[in-house]
Amino acid sequence: EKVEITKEQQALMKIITDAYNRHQIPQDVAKKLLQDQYSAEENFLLLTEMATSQVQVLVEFTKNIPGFLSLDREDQIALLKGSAVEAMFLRSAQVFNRKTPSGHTEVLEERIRKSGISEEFITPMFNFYKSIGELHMVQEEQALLTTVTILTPDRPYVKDQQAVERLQETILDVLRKLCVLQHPQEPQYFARLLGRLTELRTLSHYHTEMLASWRMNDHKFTPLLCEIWDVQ
Ligand SMILES: CC(C)c1onc(-c2c(Cl)cccc2Cl)c1COc1ccc2cc(-c3cccc(C(=O)O)c3)sc2c1
Repeated sequence: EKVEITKEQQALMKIITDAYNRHQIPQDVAKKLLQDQYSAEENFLLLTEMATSQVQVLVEFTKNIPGFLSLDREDQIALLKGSAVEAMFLRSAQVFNRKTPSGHTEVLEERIRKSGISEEFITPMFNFYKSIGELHMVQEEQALLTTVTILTPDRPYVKDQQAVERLQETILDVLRKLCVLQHPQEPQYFARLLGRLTELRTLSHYHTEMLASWRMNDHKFTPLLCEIWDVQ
């Protein structure tokens, strides 16, 4: 049957995509990736700064998701804490696959590979980046997929899962229609997109171990990262 995005779905998609594009890491912060020290220490410090800035950007973006601020306040926090790592994997994946002339892609890869992360996590991480690149998502799909990730009802400590589920289903419906309209020759594209969410959960578990091994080597995080990742 003919798939069509309604007027209100169009408006919802515009609000979310505009917010996603508006809230980016400040250029002067992102540019630090290009400076020329490449020690494991320096790379870790730079990535910590990037992640901290990214969390701030993520919090601002989330406030623009229609309905999010109407959720229970503690549930809002639980959703942010539960999705931060996954949202940042999606964000850094988009940076990798942007292939911007600014050269962030190469230096970001270099710094991640040499920041004290063990090989067992590096391989699945870069496989994920590659699989995201192969999807060739349009920016609306990137924005909606990040929103679906944030609005995951079964995060730890979420009390009113029903309320989150209702919001997530609204976004999933728009994303499903968008995928059909953007990729008519690939009917299973939406399913492939959702498959990435499963991969994100696995990466999130790996990330917990990455944090533990960094801490074992006495690496320090910022207060914001400690709060959102429940460390220190
Ligand atoms: C604490 C730190 C060592 C850390 O621990 N785990 C991870 C992580 C790693 Cl490795 C990989 C995936 C996810 C996480 Cl969470 C990190 C670094 O996380 C980040 C998070 C977001 C971004 C956005 C960037 C970026 C660059 C240029 C441009 C832009 C842009 O948005 O324009 C964004 S870099 C960057 C680094």
